[in-house]
Amino acid sequence: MVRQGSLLASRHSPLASGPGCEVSLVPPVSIVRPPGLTMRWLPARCLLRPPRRPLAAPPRRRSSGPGRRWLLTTPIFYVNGPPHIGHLYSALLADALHRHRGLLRPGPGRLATGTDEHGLKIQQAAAAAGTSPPELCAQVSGLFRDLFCRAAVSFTDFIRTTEPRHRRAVQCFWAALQDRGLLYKDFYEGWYCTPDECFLTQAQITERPDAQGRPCKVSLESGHQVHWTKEENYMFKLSEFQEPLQKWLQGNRHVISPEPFYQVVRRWLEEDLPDLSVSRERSRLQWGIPVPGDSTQTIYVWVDALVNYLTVAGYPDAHHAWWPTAHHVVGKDILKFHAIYWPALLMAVGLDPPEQICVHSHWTVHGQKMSKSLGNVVDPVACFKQYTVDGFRYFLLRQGVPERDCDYYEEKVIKLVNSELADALGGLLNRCTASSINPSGIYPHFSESCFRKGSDHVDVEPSGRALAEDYELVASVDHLPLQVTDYFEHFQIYKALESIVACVRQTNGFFQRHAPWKLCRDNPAEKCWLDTVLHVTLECLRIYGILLQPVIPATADKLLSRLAVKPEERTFTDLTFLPRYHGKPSPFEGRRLGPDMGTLFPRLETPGRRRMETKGLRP
Ligand SMILES: Nc1ncnc2c1ncn2[C@@H]1O[C@H](COP(=O)(O)OP(=O)(O)OP(=O)(O)O)[C@@H](O)[C@H]1O
Repeated sequence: MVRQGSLLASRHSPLASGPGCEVSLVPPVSIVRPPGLTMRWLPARCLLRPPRRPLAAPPRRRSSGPGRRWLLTTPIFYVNGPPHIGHLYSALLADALHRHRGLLRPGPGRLATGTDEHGLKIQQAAAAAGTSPPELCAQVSGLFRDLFCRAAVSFTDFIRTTEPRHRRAVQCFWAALQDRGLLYKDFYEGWYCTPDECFLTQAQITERPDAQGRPCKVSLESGHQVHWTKEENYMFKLSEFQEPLQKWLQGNRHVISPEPFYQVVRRWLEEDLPDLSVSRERSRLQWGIPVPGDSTQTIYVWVDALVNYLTVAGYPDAHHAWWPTAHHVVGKDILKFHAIYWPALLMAVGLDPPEQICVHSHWTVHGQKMSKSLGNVVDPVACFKQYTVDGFRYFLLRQGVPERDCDYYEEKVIKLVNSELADALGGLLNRCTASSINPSGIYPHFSESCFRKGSDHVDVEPSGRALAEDYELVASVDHLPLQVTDYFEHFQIYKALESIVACVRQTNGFFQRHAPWKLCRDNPAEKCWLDTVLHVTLECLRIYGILLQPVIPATADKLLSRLAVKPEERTFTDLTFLPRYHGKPSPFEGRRLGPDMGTLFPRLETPGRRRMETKGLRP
């Protein structure tokens, strides 16, 4: 009997660039079930079994609110090569969301990351390197961990799929699927790409000459050779979950963001949803978790990898406090795994799907996805050395737009970071705290008579010195925290940064307009206005410092310390802007500013300029 089934797609997914049109499900390939084959239901030697629940679309849950738990996750990263800036980008997005939530509400919240360590590629890479898979995994996993520590990613959990706790969770998960009758054994036949560990359809392969000039079939996407393969696998009854998945998405628009990716998944679910191959023959894949009770099969690496989120939550014993508070940050290349297979697998074992899936696009090099396999990668550690940790964090989060791919090049980093961090933000702090302009070194007083309260400048008494644009500034900064939070909640961190920068520029305009360096301190009226201009500027900077903590934690700390804002005064409950303007006392007025008068953010130099200077040439 020949059936149609689906396969877990490659790690090299068909998503090339931009959401929407280029995203497609891997079409089905044929499965041959030999006559007389009986399905074997093998007793799983596994452990705890979660309670049975009927297949149904789970209730919709709110993704935010005061005092709610969250379990933010990055993808776990495959250890077939050292990390590049694409991996760092995923981790930074999750880190910024996690930090932002921590400032917004007490939590409790967690941020989990880690490494995906099983599979044929690792088995082969270890053999080629003359080492063992465990040694190779430990080494590369360490590189990811070190990178995230260096990048100030505030992870609370780091999971490795080779850990015993994970093996137990995966085997228990498998047993739960089997108990519910959702797995069956079947024969698969198709083009198999060993390096990519997946079957490919006819449409995904092409013919190219090999090294000897003989024609051979290769994967269109990765270029790796494929072989016609027939093997017996376990299949997951994914097709039974088409309707529950559709219901889950209906009326739950924010579960996948940004919106274009939600639409992509909805379109996928309108197509045929065939069953899924979820194991590989052990004779081909030994470096993986064995199927419980069947020594001939290894659990497919993607099922193994996805269950990591449950392992972190404490599955199978103690996950109830943390599941389903999961918010997954993933690259669009693995959207299908997270938005279709993973929710279906969860529903299958009676668990709710994740609360939210935040999807981002790719960093590209000359239009091509940066990837370990292609080798066109940029080393994040070298970037930290060149642009500083905060400079590079800022660049990736400010420049990366989840809906669109972004081409990476060095000049862009230098230009953006210099203009926004060194000049606009750092320059403003420097100007308003300079001893020439604020010799006493204190947070100056605000004068209501100079800056009269009024929602409209037309109402302002002639004695006030504030201008229409100054009231616009106050309105913008007043509104900024809400705007920033809204952007974060909608996974548009780049827009949050854009609006902060717009306010920083507005503040520079305010400072420039009133030229406090021209005001005379010896004249009481002038001094009153001078102090007010400085007070307003410092208040603006205080708000920017608090809001920037999730993105540039070290620089924000430096800025807030210079403004004498204590660590316990840096949460989002401290975001009341310019309380004196609103007739309330300010805890900062009259406080001595912090002692560190150094540059907030040093200007970066272009490599060309550095080289010329080294040779004694004038740029
Ligand atoms: N170029 C990229 N831009 C943005 N994110 C990326 C990029 N490459 C990888 N990621 C992130 O890392 C996750 C895992 O990627 P993976 O380990 O497959 O990286 P890769 O370099 O594409 O590896 P390979 O070449 O082996 O497929 C992605 O889902 C995504 O979250």
